[in-house]
Amino acid sequence: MSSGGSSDASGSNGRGGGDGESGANEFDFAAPATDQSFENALAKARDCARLTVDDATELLATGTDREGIDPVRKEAVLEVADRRRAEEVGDEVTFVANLNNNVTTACNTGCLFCNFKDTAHAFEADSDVEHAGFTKPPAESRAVVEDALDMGVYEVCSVSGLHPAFALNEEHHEVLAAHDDPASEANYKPPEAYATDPGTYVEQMAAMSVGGVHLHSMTPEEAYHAKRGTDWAYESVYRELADAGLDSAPGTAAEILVDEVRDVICPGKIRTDDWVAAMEGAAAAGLDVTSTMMYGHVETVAHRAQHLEVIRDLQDRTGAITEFVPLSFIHRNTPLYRRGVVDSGPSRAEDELVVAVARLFLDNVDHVQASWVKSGDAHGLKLLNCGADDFMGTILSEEITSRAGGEYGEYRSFDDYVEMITAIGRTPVERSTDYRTRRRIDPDDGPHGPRLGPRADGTPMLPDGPSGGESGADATGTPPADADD
Ligand SMILES: C[S@@+](CC[C@H](N)C(=O)[O-])C[C@H]1O[C@@H](n2cnc3c(N)ncnc32)[C@H](O)[C@@H]1O
Ligand SMILES: Nc1c(NC[C@H](O)[C@H](O)[C@H](O)CO)[nH]c(=O)[nH]c1=O
Ligand SMILES: N[C@@H](Cc1ccc(O)cc1)C(=O)O
Ligand code: SF4
Repeated sequence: MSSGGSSDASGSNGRGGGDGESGANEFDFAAPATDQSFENALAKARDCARLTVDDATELLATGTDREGIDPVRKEAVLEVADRRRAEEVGDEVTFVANLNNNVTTACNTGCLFCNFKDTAHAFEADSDVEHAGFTKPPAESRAVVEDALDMGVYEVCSVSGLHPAFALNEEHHEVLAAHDDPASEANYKPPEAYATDPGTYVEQMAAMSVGGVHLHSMTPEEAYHAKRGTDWAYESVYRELADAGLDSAPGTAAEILVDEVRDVICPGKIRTDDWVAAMEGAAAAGLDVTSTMMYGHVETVAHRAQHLEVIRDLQDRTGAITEFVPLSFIHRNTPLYRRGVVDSGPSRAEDELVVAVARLFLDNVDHVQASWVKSGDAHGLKLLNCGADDFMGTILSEEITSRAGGEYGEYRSFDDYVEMITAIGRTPVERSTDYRTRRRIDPDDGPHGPRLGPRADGTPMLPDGPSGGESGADATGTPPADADD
């Protein structure tokens, strides 16, 4: 990174510089100097004063006055953030009984950090291109959610590729088909062109919203896709989706909310203003939203600080953000890495500082998530001592991180959660998606299972299954061939 260089901080910025086809990282410069000093910024954080972008830059860089992450200064930032976490939300660590059900991997947007997608052309009925992707028709989505409800799950998180045959509803299909050249003008091809029809977004929402489950879906990028080629407002699109069963929207597709970074890593995606407009539309439609930042690729610490300001401003206006989720960039199988634009993801020190500074800067967002998917168990637990208070969910199935080269599995049981959280001296708490319903878990009262789901009675989710473990398990809980449990 721009402040990288110490062994603790092999660094996200200032890495790369390879000779790949898309060229070297253009943000390959030292941490930009600010008008603030590290010590002042830390003092403001201690005093609970609202931090500026310059303050956040200083804290993320452990001072722009020196190269690399300073381990002593880093510990000071983490300590202030951990204390703030304890004051604001106490010692509880929450998690949710959820399932990822991603509908399709077909996508032509071409984000250079993403290995989740498969080029949509390969999905066409007359294509003989081999691919490992999938499209689930609405009935299949419903069956997956039904099975999960039986296990006690109460949240389904669904994020998908921008399949060219996806439309909001039948009217949207007609508008898209009326273009002179729908494929090039509106990224649209009719469902008949594909081996599997994904149905409409409304049909997918209705299919997944079954049995009282909370449906968390439709990122700003997906909402844009659901209104492309029209002048519909985000609010009306989200209202229609909510009428079909959508309960809240994931704030992914945020990446880094600074357009000069988006121009490099996701030129095909909506710009920052549009992302914010989509989130405001979701909030105006009465939905809760989450917020994310995918960091540790080409951006500088100053970009991270600017991103945090976009989120804080959005929350000041809407109050709709339930949590902030730092998404540590998984580099291994991605075009950014393969083309030599970056040579790693962020260091652990950077992960810790991002969590800590998010806790300190986002004074209006209650919850900061640590991700075992991105970081594994040990480092995920460490992040819970740097300002985070939520440890994600059971998820049962993971495709984004695993396809990018992540190696921490796809499932954590309630027993895993209780063991890990009590091991760091904190209180395990089962939560609803919106955090409003919470159940403290007595560690001595095992075995543990979800109780907040419509069909949950405390039975462990996969009674005979493996723990997710660092070695991983697949969506059905089947251990990998070399697992020993
Ligand atoms: C894969 S997309 C799916 C939803 C939709 N296509 C979109 O872009 O909003 C969801 C999010 O996954 C995250 N993601 C993708 N690839 C990643 C990677 N290699 N490392 C970390 N996060 C990644 C990005 O933040 C992205 O916005
Ligand atoms: N951080 C990751 C998540 N987080 C999503 C949450 O588990 C949950 O859906 C949200 O908190 C709303 O309650 N999900 C992933 O699949 N991968 C992550 O890295
Ligand atoms: N699915 C996203 C993470 C995510 C999903 C939903 C959220 O609300 C927040 C984060 C990923 O793995 O990268
Ligand atoms: S991040 Fe989303 S929009 Fe971008 S390529 Fe991946 S699936 Fe498509």
